[in-house]
Amino acid sequence: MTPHHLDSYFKHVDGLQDKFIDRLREAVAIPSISSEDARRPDVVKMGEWLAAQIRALGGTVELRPLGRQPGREHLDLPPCLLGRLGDDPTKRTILLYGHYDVQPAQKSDGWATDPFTLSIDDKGRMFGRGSTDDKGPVLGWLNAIEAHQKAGVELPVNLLMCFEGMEENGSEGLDDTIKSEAKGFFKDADVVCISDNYWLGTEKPCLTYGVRGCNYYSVEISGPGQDLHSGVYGGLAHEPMTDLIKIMGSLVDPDGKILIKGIDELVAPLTDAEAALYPPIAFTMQDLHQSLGNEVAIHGNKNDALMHKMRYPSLSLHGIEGAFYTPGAKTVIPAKVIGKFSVRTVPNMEIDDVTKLVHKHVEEQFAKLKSKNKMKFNIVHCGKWWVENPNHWNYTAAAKAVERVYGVQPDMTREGGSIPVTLTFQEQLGKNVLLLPMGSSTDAAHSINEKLDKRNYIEGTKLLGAYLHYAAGEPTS
Ligand SMILES: C[C@H](N)C(=O)N[C@@H](Cc1c[nH]cn1)C(=O)O
Ligand SMILES: [Zn+2]
Ligand SMILES: [Zn+2]
Repeated sequence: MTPHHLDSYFKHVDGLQDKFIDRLREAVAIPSISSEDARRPDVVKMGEWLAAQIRALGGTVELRPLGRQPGREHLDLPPCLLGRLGDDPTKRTILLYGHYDVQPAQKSDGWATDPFTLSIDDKGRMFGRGSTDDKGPVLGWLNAIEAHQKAGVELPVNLLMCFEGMEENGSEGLDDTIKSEAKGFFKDADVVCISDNYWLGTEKPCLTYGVRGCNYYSVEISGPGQDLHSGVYGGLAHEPMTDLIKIMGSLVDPDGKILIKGIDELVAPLTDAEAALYPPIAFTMQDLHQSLGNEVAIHGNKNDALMHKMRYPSLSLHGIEGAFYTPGAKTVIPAKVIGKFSVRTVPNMEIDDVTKLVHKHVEEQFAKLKSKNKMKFNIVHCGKWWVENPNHWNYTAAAKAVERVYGVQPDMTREGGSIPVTLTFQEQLGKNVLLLPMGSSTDAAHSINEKLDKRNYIEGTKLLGAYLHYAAGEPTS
């Protein structure tokens, strides 16, 4: 590979950008929300659309059924897309992972534009659900393949692809496929590359060598046989919502401190060597405030903020099913409410140890209430944290690609979010896993007005393609 070849590839990426944006527009228009039963056909449609795109680029694709969704047996899990492009035994093989499902979104949540219509403003911000998480990055790989083909530049590696449709729901069903195919479909993979997280700020790219885990729970409180009139029955009955609010309020304090006994003891102590990793990272409190959308940071300095994102656990309260939440003043006592919360876990927290402590805490808190209602504690899904060795050629290749495209050395980060399969790939395939993000800290993944900047999409496509060349091990002077 000569610089000339990469230059030609880059030029074709620039020339094809309108087509690449149209590709993203088509993808965003399919509301592939994995957590909503009614949207399951759209998730399947999205997998089929992606398969057709890959086949049109010359790849072979299988949409592998994953069976019924555990606990919701009336639903089929969306298929896992297993794709391949290239079969040259003299080339390295890179396994790409991404997801084609998205978080829920409704215009009424507060979106400025329709979430499933890609809307581009005069700053080049491309708004739409899934634009940054994770449709833009997944399409970045397809764009890279297409720009190579149009430039007449041979792909320097074989590609394996694993794109799933349940990532936003704990990657249900995927672990078994990875285990059973570790010596089958995945056997040729030399390394794994995933583009599904974000830079720390808006200017400097990063390589990511860890994610936090996510243990997701629900607490169901029920009692009255039906919803009640609060004037007629208020003060006469134990109210499920009152019980639930007490329990939810006992989990975490407003400073983010987890109030469950024993959790802190599970966290790996901070060593001097690790503490020294945070100060050199290019990140400011201003970056944080910009991505938060307001000055609501808990921690007053950059290093504490970084550590609480990357290496300490957190507990977040997500919502209450069954609660009265629409505008107006309905005087109802809800008969059954389900509170949802999750713990982001870090080394050395084991899934089952955390669950035992959380369950015990919830039972104790409920017992203290002496309520006549019923309480049910449920595990919704759990995925463990992952940390990788960044001193591997996979990371060196990505760092060179960042330098080539962006002219800077990337920061080395750990992601606060979770990608459950990172650990499964590492353990089952025994291969190095790299996270190579495309989007920036202001993209608002999972939030209203999610976006991907045109610059990140197009330069990110260049980055993914350049990474393949450096990962191929070719001379790159
Ligand atoms: C970082 C990645 N793009 C992402 O958003 N992951 C989700 C995955 C998830 C959902 N439930 C549990 N894990 C996340 O971190 O919330
Ligand atoms: Zn994602
Ligand atoms: Zn996500």
